[in-house]
Amino acid sequence: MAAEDAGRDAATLGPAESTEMDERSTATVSKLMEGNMKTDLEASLPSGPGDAAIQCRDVDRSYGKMMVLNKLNLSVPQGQIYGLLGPSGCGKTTLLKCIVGTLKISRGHISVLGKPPAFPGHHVPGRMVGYMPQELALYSEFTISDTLSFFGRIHGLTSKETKARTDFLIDFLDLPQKHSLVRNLSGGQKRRVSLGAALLQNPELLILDEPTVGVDPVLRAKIWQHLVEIVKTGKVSVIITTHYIEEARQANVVGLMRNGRLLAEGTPDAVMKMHNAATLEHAFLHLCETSDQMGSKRGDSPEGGLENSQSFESRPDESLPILAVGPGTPEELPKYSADWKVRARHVMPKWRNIAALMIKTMVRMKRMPGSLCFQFLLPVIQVSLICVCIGADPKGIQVAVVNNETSPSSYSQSLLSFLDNSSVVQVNLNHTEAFEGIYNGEYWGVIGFGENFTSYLTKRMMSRQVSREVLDGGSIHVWLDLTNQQIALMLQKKVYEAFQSFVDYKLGSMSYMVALPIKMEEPIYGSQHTDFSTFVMPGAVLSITFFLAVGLTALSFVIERKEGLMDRCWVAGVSSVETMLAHFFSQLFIISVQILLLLLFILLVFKGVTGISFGLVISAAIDDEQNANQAALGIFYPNLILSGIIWPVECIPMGSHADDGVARLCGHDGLEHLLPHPRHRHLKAEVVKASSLKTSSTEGTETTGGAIHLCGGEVEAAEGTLW
Ligand SMILES: Nc1ncnc2c1ncn2[C@@H]1O[C@H](COP(=O)(O)OP(=O)(O)OP(=O)(O)O)[C@@H](O)[C@H]1O
Repeated sequence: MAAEDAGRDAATLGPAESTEMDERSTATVSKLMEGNMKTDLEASLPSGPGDAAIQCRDVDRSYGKMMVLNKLNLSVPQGQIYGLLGPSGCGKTTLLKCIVGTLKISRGHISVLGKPPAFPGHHVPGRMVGYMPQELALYSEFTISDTLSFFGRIHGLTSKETKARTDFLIDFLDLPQKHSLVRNLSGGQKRRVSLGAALLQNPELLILDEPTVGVDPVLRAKIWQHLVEIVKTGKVSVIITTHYIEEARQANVVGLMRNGRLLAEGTPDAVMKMHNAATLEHAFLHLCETSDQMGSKRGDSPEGGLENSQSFESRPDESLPILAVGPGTPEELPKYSADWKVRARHVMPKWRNIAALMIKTMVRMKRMPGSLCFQFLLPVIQVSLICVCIGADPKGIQVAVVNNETSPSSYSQSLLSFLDNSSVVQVNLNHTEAFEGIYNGEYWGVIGFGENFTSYLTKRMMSRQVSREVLDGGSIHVWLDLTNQQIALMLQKKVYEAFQSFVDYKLGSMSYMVALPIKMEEPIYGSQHTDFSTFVMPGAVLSITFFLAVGLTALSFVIERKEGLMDRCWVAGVSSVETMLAHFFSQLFIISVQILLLLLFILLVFKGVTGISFGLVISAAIDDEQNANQAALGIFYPNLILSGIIWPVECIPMGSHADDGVARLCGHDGLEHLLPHPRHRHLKAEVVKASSLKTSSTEGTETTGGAIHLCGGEVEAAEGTLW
């Protein structure tokens, strides 16, 4: 196997190395060496690294523990076509990705057009390289002309240049009308568009990963003819992979790869001649057999896959190509350097690329009306659903009424008439039926009045001291089904409101005698009857826009990555920062329209709005597709909970003390239980003196001072009595 190394090295290395290699090769597979081979190869291959468009030296690349490229040496001569051949899975695509700089090598050295890929200031990736990946890597919503314009913008071509190239490529590649949508093209036509995108800017290096798959023989021949023509100038080099081994005879050099290593490299004729084969395919088979025999002699399994090729690692001499122009010695590696200005320019995002990516997003959106509706109308639909379905008072709640008073002028009848009939449906029943009904789930509550309710209540109101029987008989008894808290709370509220209206009606200015000493004043913000939808709306707007942004970002990245589009853009010179920025700006635009529509809709249709989302920036910042997906799932509940939709954020424990802006009670006369929880942020008052409250209900003169006035968000004491 290493015999040809000797030949190769003799041409490129110094005398000392050459002798060493000769000894190594003779010891291993001298029978592979044909006497005149060396001369043939030397004649057709470049003489040193300076002439090579691509130089790979001892390149290793692994995916996890699996070594895909193993001490690979390869040299693509300047101005020639290099056919990279090998069975499926041998690592060709991986090698090409390393060459264009989208994959990093684990070890070794690669030089492309004079510098390592992605070296600051180097246009690989960039306009010097045209890359056609194995996947189609085309935006299916684009037309042919959109596709070429997009890559033209990235490569900095003027629209005139792009148009001229588009016309040429459409004609040359026998493509349909330039306004045809990519998604409507046949498989072969799509591949040709993909090839056109790689040829667009007349790159100095063309990297084509199986460009002829699915292309008919006539066009295949035409493509090869074109490649042969463009390399004639000596300025363009091509590396091409193909499964049609025979078509690679048109290449100037072929490299035969197996198990992550190059088995041979040379002109097609030389390779065939060396193996006494009539075709390249036979030569390749022969080479594989020879390599397997050598492997089995060493005890390696030939079909052992890439993992087994690692066993060759301990024999560096045997991992070198059988035939080839070899790399120079490590000392010959040029030193690359770039000053800080070049480095800074290299990392700075280019507006040209960002604009190209943003135009791409807009064109795609325009071409996908379904997705456009999804993006802009879905938030409106979701918010409408929340407005319609969440927060309204329940209607038609069946409540059993057990009224043991029969007189129509009784207080109980009067009180029941104040009960809100739109929410509460009263069903008059006897005691047994009512309790059977509530146990069977037919009623949400039972309201009961004793037969002496009217007289006992009057007594209660008039006397200073009453018996327990009077107290009990003069009370409204309510049994609730508390399995649904919202309904139970609503029922409690309705009964209290009915009682308040009843005493106001019956007692007028004397109603203070039986009313609770708490007066709900006109709220500072909102209204007395603010519904839950108003409260939930800001949180809903926030979470809906947030989730859509996260979801769409994740989706677009996943799709672009899966279809190879992201790789293609990177090879064209787009950086990840530019991709993120373009996405950020596009999403910002989309979110702005979404919010505008949401606000207009809420204002015009539901007439209520309060806050706007903070989370938009965060959603745009999560840009890695996997993280975005996980974040979309992981953030869902925390966001729902933290947005306060389910329960007020004020209930979240903040720390040991509810200090700023929180009511502190001084604890006089057992008042604490009357006031809301001290953590309630809206309560800003300090009750410092409250003793007069005790006498307020019995001495009418202190009525106002004896009530705690709650104004929506603040506790205040009226007329100085409490202060
Ligand atoms: N992202 C990845 N993660 C893990 N393994 C990978 C990844 N990409 C490729 N591989 C593995 O690396 C090996 C080489 O893959 P590669 O795509 O380079 O082969 P190939 O020679 O181009 O094959 P084909 O001709 O079928 O395209 C394969 O075994 C493949 O499963």
